[in-house]
Amino acid sequence: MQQFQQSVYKLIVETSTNLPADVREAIQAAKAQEDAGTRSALSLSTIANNIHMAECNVSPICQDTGMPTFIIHCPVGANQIVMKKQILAAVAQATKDSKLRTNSVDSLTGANTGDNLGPGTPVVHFEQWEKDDVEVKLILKGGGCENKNIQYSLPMEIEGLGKAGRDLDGIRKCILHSIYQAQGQGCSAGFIGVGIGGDRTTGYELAKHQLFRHVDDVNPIEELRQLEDYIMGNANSLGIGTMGFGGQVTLLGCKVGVMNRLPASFFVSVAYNCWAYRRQGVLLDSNSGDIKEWVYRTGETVPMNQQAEAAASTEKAERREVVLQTPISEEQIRELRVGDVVIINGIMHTGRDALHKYLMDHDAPLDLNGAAIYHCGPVMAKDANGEWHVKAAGPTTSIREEPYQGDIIKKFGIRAVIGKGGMGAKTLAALKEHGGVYLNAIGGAAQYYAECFKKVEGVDFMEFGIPEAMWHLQTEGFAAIVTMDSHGNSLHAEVEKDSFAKLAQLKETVFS
Ligand SMILES: O=C(O)C[C@H](O)C(=O)O
Ligand code: SF4
Repeated sequence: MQQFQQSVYKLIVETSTNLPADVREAIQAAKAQEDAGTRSALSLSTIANNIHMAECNVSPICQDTGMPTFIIHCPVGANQIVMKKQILAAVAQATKDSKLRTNSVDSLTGANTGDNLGPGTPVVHFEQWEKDDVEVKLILKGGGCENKNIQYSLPMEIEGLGKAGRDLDGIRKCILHSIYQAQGQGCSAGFIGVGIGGDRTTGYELAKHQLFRHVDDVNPIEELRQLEDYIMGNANSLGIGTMGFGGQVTLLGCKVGVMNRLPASFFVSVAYNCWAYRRQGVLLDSNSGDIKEWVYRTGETVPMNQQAEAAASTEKAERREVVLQTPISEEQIRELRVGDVVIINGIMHTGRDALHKYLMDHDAPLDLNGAAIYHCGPVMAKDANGEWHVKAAGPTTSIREEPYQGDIIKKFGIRAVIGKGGMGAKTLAALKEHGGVYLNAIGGAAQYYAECFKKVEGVDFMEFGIPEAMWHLQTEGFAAIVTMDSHGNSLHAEVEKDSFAKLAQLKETVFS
């Protein structure tokens, strides 16, 4: 198996940079369903464009390259110890080459290992099979959508849907609720894998395994086929839309699996995957380790570029665009309203979990009056001259900063907070009081945004690790949508309220 390590490396690069054909087709179908000119349609063109850029640049589709999870099937006698070592080496190499972000963090100290290796990372599962070849499958599922996974324990009362019993209709309610509770925070429109039964651990595992199914396959179990069809036919009525902007398409795929349970337990586990549904696999010759075939049709058979260009040109005319240069004044902010598209030029600072916690009781390393803070943990690369370059830089889920954001806006005079998924009431009140705005960027569009960062002016807090450091970035043409303004309006609050009302309409029993 001389080529095994190299083949795993190729698999990692392909998975991170080239979205497979079945996922692309689902995104194209969503694009066709959305009304032209809406925020969701605009976001889907940016997403399509980003998929195309990632393929061309051979760079991560999304900066969060997730928890690398490998499932290996090998013939009896294959040396799993050697294979595991080579998988770890391939992961470290792909990280060094900026195909994966440094994503392995010590849970007690916060230290980033820098090579994606550490206790529990990556995840590697082996299973023997009776074939001669070796199959290696990989999923790169990011943290934002992982945070939206949810597990239900039946029977229970589900908000909006009432009693959910230990039957198919109870399961139906769990699944609908799981989509509702994710809102746009897991970068909708998403794909869900559902595991019925098992214990808490195997239930989630089963759910995640469903994400390895092909988007267009048909469930061999008749009840589950009906359930999947029902969910696909009804989830979009929630109106959450791309990134939670409201729209026709909220769900791109639903796959349900079942296993036995204990008499006392009845779990329904849901693994929520963002649109950046990165999973691929290879079949390897077990003598040479060479790739014989890809498990999922590779991306280039479904080009994304024409779609993106055509859509962008029709939509441009229909939205109000405001160009802002940092530092931004209160007056400029007060003019903005939910729905406006803002283009930012000038310096932008990244900051996420570690920085927000730090700033609560420390000074900032530089003047943040009028500043734009970007919730982002980029993939960065240093060139031979020691200069940093942004390789992938989409937004991260902002709600995690809710406990801090309002105070920090006021303490430092920040005017624009950029992220995704929206923020809560405390931040909304601070935006109103101080004169600030929340801008929703398109989650996962890491290549699209990386191109807006023309120069890295500096970095603070490298001790937090690359994703958590505060990067100071010279920015040109960074586009995002105002979803929370300084007048107390929040698109997120509205969509959540509307989708809850729509969820409640699906209360009636369907499977009896
Ligand atoms: O960690 C990130 O960069 C993003 C994360 O996957 C998120 O969706 O919040
Ligand atoms: S930022 Fe969005 S697209 Fe990227 S991993 Fe997180 S949820 Fe997925």
